Amino acid sequence: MSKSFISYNNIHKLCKKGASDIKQNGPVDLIIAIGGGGFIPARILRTFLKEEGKKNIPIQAIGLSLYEQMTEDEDKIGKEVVRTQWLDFGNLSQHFDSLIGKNVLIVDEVDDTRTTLHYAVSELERDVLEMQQKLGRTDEKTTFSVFVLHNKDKPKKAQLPDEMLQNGRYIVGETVVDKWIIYPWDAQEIDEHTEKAQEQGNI
Ligand SMILES: O=P(O)(O)OC[C@H]1O[C@H](OP(=O)(O)OP(=O)(O)O)[C@H](O)[C@@H]1O
Repeated sequence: MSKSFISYNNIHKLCKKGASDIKQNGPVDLIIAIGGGGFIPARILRTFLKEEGKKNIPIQAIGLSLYEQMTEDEDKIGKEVVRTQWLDFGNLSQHFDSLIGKNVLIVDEVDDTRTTLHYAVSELERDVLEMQQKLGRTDEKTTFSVFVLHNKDKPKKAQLPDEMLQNGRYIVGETVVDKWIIYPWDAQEIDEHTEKAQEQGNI
């Protein structure tokens, strides 16, 4: 599979473009970065989403990793999402006792088979519902949006809620063909990497 090299500049610009779309849905209360690939885009996005005179938007991290797993059909290898880290409101508890009633933005670098995003959204929605029922706050609306730098144009193995897709709450920096994307944080030689990205017009 051919490789597509992405530069830090390219990522910064995709975040800037994404942020203007994200803002159409109102102010974001909390960013949830899916690690590791979502960390750097989440931090850049925060720069563009910050509202004047307001505090920085908090970023929480969740750790999700895809592991290969044999399925019942032994010829096929499925992928299982493993949760390595989850939300911790800790010192934020004064403002964030939970996600209830918040406008939450989930960030990852790439939507490949959509397995990871599906897992993140459905688990977070389940957490919120459980908490709402526990606290008797079922009348408050929590909104989840998703931002990815790249969406690979390919058949997906899992879905996102229709409501999210139809209401402009799935936001993509760029939709790309199904190529192997090489992000700059994986580069051993960043100058060479950036040159290759420039040659491909990914600047
Ligand atoms: O759409 P999907 O098929 O689910 O693939 C996308 C996910 O795969 C990568 O994660 P990975 O588990 O490789 O970990 P990393 O983010 O730590 O590199 C990437 O960061 C996304 O989270």
